[in-house]
Amino acid sequence: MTDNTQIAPNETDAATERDGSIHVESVSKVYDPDGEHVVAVDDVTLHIDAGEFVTVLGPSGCGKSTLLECIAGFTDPTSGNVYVDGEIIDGPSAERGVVFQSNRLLPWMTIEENVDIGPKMRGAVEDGRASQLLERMGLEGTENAYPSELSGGMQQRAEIARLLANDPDIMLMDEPFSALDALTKEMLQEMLLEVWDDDNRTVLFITHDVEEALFLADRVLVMTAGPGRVKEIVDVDLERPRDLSMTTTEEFTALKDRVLHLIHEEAREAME
Ligand SMILES: Nc1ncnc2c1ncn2[C@@H]1O[C@H](COP(=O)(O)OP(=O)(O)OP(=O)(O)O)[C@@H](O)[C@H]1O
Repeated sequence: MTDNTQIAPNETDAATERDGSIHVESVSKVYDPDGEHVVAVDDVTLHIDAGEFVTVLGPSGCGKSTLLECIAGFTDPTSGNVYVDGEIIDGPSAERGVVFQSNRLLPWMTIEENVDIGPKMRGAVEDGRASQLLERMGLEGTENAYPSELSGGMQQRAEIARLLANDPDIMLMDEPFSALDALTKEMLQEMLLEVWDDDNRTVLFITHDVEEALFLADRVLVMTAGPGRVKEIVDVDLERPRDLSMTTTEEFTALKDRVLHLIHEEAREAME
């Protein structure tokens, strides 16, 4: 276990040198619906190096999505700041792509048109680029389909292709695979790791699934039950590249036991 100090970024194929470091400095977020004063995130400080893959686990309602929204720039922290590559953020940006549990594909557009939305807004559509990205996500031939004609897993892959079309340095993923069946989820986890391995983007990935958190991450941030604070940050020193067979190894099982212990401890404390 470590505290929240930084560690070296992944040392996989560094063909593409990218920016994308995230620094969360003493961020708190208080919601005040009808004077209720809900502290969603409480004084979180966290540094993520460019190219690092960090997953976030914690009890329901502990502020994981709120933390991600602060980093995405969708909401302002009540206090504290989020820095990307040393600059305070002041709103959303194409450099920070976001994927949610339910995709935001526009149902009246074809898959290709959906993937091209970002480039089109920037006036930078490249012929064939959407097809390339779709092929990369195993979706060749779906260009002219509409989102409703694709399965849930295919829609999430198209959503990731759409995000990649903006070439963001940072991918913020809020339970992107949690609505999918187990096999589809595993396939997407491996696909995401391949994309990450190739591109060196920074990933912050929220999940409720301990195995998913460990399989993907360089580090796992475990949050406390609300108000959300950093409970512990667990280093995942497992070899890369990874495939799902490693989830049965002793090393993986030991890490899983440690993280489950932290989560159960938190759940018990929250109930007392
Ligand atoms: N826009 C909002 N207005 C008021 N309260 C909010 C708002 N968004 C979140 N909250 C509250 O803040 C707390 C943290 O919510 P958040 O969605 O960030 O948690 P979470 O850990 O992502 O939950 P889950 O795992 O269930 O998705 C909860 O008490 C929630 O009700």
